[in-house]
Amino acid sequence: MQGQQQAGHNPSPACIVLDGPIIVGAGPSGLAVAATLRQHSVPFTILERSGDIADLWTNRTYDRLHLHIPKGFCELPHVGFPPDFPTYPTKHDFLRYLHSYASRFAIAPQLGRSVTRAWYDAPASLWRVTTTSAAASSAAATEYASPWLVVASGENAEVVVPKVKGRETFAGEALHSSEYRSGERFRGMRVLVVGCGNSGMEMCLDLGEHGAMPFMSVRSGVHVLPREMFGASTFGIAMKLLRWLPIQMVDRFLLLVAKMILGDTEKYGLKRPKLGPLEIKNITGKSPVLDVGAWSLIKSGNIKIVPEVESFSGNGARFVDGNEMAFDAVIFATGYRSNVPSWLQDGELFTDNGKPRARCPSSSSWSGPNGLYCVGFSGRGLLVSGAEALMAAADIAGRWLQAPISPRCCMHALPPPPPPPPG
Ligand SMILES: Cc1cc2nc3c(=O)[nH]c(=O)nc-3n(C[C@H](O)[C@H](O)[C@H](O)COP(=O)(O)OP(=O)(O)OC[C@H]3O[C@@H](n4cnc5c(N)ncnc54)[C@H](O)[C@@H]3O)c2cc1C
Ligand SMILES: NC(=O)C1=CN([C@@H]2O[C@H](COP(=O)(O)OP(=O)(O)OC[C@H]3O[C@@H](n4cnc5c(N)ncnc54)[C@H](OP(=O)(O)O)[C@@H]3O)[C@@H](O)[C@H]2O)C=CC1
Ligand SMILES: O=C(O)C(=O)Cc1c[nH]c2ccccc12
Repeated sequence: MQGQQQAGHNPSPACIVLDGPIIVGAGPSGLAVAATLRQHSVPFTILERSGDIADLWTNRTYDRLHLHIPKGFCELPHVGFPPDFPTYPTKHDFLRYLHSYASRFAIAPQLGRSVTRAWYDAPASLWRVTTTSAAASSAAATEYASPWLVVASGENAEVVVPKVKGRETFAGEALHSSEYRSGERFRGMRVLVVGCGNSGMEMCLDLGEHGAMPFMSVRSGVHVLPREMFGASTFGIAMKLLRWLPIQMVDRFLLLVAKMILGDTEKYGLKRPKLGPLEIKNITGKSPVLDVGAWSLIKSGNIKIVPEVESFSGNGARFVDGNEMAFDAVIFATGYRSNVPSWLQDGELFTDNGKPRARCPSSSSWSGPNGLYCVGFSGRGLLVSGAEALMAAADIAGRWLQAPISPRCCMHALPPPPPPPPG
């Protein structure tokens, strides 16, 4: 494939020095970087741990998922959604779009390649990236090297499941929201959903609609907003108002209208955070819930709000208020984290819990330290990831044009890596 580097057939251990950047992850962010590099005629290699592109959307989301902000805010650079897509495309629509995007830009990632380590080899001025392969035939580690490394492995790479006392003693089924597909098989069951983010809320709705009895455990509360107000998307209205008004004022407006439409959510056990919905998203990354129907089931009592779980027992849970209840199943809708700290030996760009310290590479420039870039960690959705991809790819293209090197296979040509740091 023209411009797309292939790993070639190298006996292991091998180190393949690449002419263009290495991109970790073939989700929307990685694809957007690749498409833009393609437009700049810069070759690239994408390393993707799963067997296909967009693993989150393909394998780790529930059936009824739609984009919950309008399609115009979720398009990747260069190609819009087809005009016949609904305002809130389904996950299947979105996946169709991503596959056609990948083929349009001839993006063929190295699939089944999980990045386990990346470090900067200063004497060689190269990022050295170790991958393991899921395929039994190529179980050996392969090493890739490039002057540029783009981290696009996502904010949702690993699941977060809290260590609650007695969790392993619970006899019913326990799963994370990424493993939930539909409420179908929970019909007639008492299901505890831990967490009240967008996943927890929509799973409760789905369970309720499939004849299960959903209970939603709430720890610190959340902002619930109607997905639409005055016939337009709440998100779109907020983005327009932000052009003219300070964020606190937009938040006050959103909360006023939310109260008019939904009533007082606190009366039903959903405490609102002190910071407003947009401000808290900006500062902490905590997403407001854009309601797609759960709220009316909460009001009608078909979804019951319960407090934070204190411990689990064989047949149920004890809550922090001392009450105990029996459940048939527990779903942890407790969110995600990135996995970058487990493989990127950098220490500068990311905190230990996997969030970038500042906009990557820095607040003033897209020239990362030593050619390191990260895309898709803003906590502000697909549109911002796309904008980051444009900037990162343009920056890399400028550097690539100045210092092209030819791809070569360098078995043992580079010195062996230093041992990983203790711990
Ligand atoms: C249920 C759900 C719904 C969402 N809905 C929206 C929405 O409507 N609008 C919106 O803007 N955002 C939404 N988001 C946010 C989501 O982050 C983005 O939609 C989008 O998936 C981000 O793309 P990404 O490429 O940055 O990350 P991801 O989609 O997570 O892609 C990262 C890729 O990197 C791969 N990877 C991870 N670690 C490694 C490794 N070590 N080695 C190799 N490959 C690796 C993964 O397998 C994955 O394919 C949603 C998130 C969730 C969980
Ligand atoms: N249709 C769409 O577009 C959808 C979009 N999304 C997006 O995906 C991302 C992830 O969403 P989601 O999966 O809901 O995760 P979130 O991180 O948004 O929510 C996690 C929830 O779990 C709770 N929680 C976490 N740890 C614990 C704990 N130890 N004990 C009790 N409760 C805990 C949190 O409570 P606390 O606040 O107290 O920490 C919070 O209520 C978000 O950006 C979201 O907007 C998700 C679903 C659908
Ligand atoms: O689903 C998410 O959390 C998103 O990333 C989309 C998004 C970005 N900024 C927001 C502000 C309010 C609600 C959703 C989002």
